[in-house]
Amino acid sequence: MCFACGDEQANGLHLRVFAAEGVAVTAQFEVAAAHQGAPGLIHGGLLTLAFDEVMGSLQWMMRIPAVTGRLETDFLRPIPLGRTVHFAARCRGVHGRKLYHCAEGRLDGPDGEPVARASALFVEVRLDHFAKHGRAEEVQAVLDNPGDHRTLRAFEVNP
Ligand SMILES: CCCCCCCCCC(=O)SCCNC(=O)CCNC(=O)[C@H](O)C(C)(C)COP(=O)(O)OP(=O)(O)OC[C@H]1O[C@@H](n2cnc3c(N)ncnc32)[C@H](O)[C@@H]1OP(=O)(O)O
Repeated sequence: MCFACGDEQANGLHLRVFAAEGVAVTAQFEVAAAHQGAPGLIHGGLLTLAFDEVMGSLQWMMRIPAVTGRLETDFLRPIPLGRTVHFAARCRGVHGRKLYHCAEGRLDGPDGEPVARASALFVEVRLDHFAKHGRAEEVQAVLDNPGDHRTLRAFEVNP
């Protein structure tokens, strides 16, 4: 039921994230009418959400459970509805429990015009962070069907 990647969310971003070379991922999403902020343009908060999800996906590759501590977005160009944003994110470094990530978004293709950049600090947590702070029924649903988590499946790659 994740708003950024869940299929069940009618107006969600439906982000698909793929492993890239190194500790890096790529992703894309089509900006729908439901994602509007200013007339005809993406809502900036939803773009930040997309960055949060894409950079957060790196933790699955690193096998380190972590949550967003800080996230900064640079909005470089307006992004019209109906266009596709292509993301690339990578881990810049790890220091203790702190994971430093960066990402960029480009319009309509991986080599398209750069439209946004972001950097984030994720902080490693114990798995009981989610059980302790999350609502019991959603936590139980994940425990009952761990394979349903899309991001976990996204990194099943063939050598
Ligand atoms: C199993 C399924 C998993 C699915 C995960 C999907 C994740 C998707 C991404 C998200 O959106 S997560 C949701 C949004 N984030 C949160 O809800 C996090 C809420 N904040 C917290 O829970 C705590 O503040 C946090 C765990 C981030 C830190 O609290 P702690 O008490 O564990 O750690 P502490 O405060 O001691 O900080 C550890 C280090 O990080 C640093 N730090 C923490 N927050 C910071 C911050 N905001 N800015 C800069 N540094 C920060 C802190 O200074 C320190 O540095 P040092 O090790 O050098 O001393």
